[in-house]
Amino acid sequence: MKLTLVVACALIDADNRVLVAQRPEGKALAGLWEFPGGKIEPGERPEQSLIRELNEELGITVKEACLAPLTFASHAYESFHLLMPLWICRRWEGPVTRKEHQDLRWVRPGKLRELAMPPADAPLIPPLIELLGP
Ligand SMILES: Nc1nc2c([nH]c(=O)n2[C@H]2C[C@H](O)[C@@H](COP(=O)(O)OP(=O)(O)OP(=O)(O)O)O2)c(=O)[nH]1
Repeated sequence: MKLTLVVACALIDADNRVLVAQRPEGKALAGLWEFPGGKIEPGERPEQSLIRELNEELGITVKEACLAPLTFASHAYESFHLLMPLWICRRWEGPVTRKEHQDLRWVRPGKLRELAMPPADAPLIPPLIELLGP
C-alpha cells in the first residue's frame, strides 16, 4: 500500500470558525469540503509545504511560528493510505482569497458534520470541537 503524506491546516477566525474549501471539479473527491493543504513536494519540510499550499490556494502568508499541530488523519483509501497531519493557524497576512477551490466557507466546528467532507476527515472534527467549542 502506497503511503501518501498530505499536510492540512484549519485556519481559525476571531469567532472560532474554521475555513473549509470545496475541492475543484475534475479532481479526486471533487465537490467535497476539505481543509486547505496538499501533498509534500520532494525536499520540503512539512511546515514549508503547508505554508506554500496556503499561499497558492488562499493567497495568504503564514509564518511557521503561527502553525500549531492539532491532530492527524490516517485513512485507507482504495489506492493509497493517507496520513495527514492537521495544524491550526489563527494568524496570517493578507486576505483569504479563493484561488483554486470552487468555494470557501467559514463554519463553526459543530457544523462541519453537516458538510460533505472526505471520509478521512471525520476524525478531525471532534478535536476541533474540543478546542473551539461546537
Ligand atoms: N488538502 C486536503 N486533502 C485531503 C483532505 N482530506 C483528504 O482525504 N484529502 C486527500 C485528497 C487528496 O487525495 C489528497 C490531497 O491531495 P491534493 O489535493 O494536493 O492533490 P490532488 O488529489 O488534487 O492530486 P494531484 O493532482 O495534486 O496529484 O488528500 C483535506 O482535508 N485536505
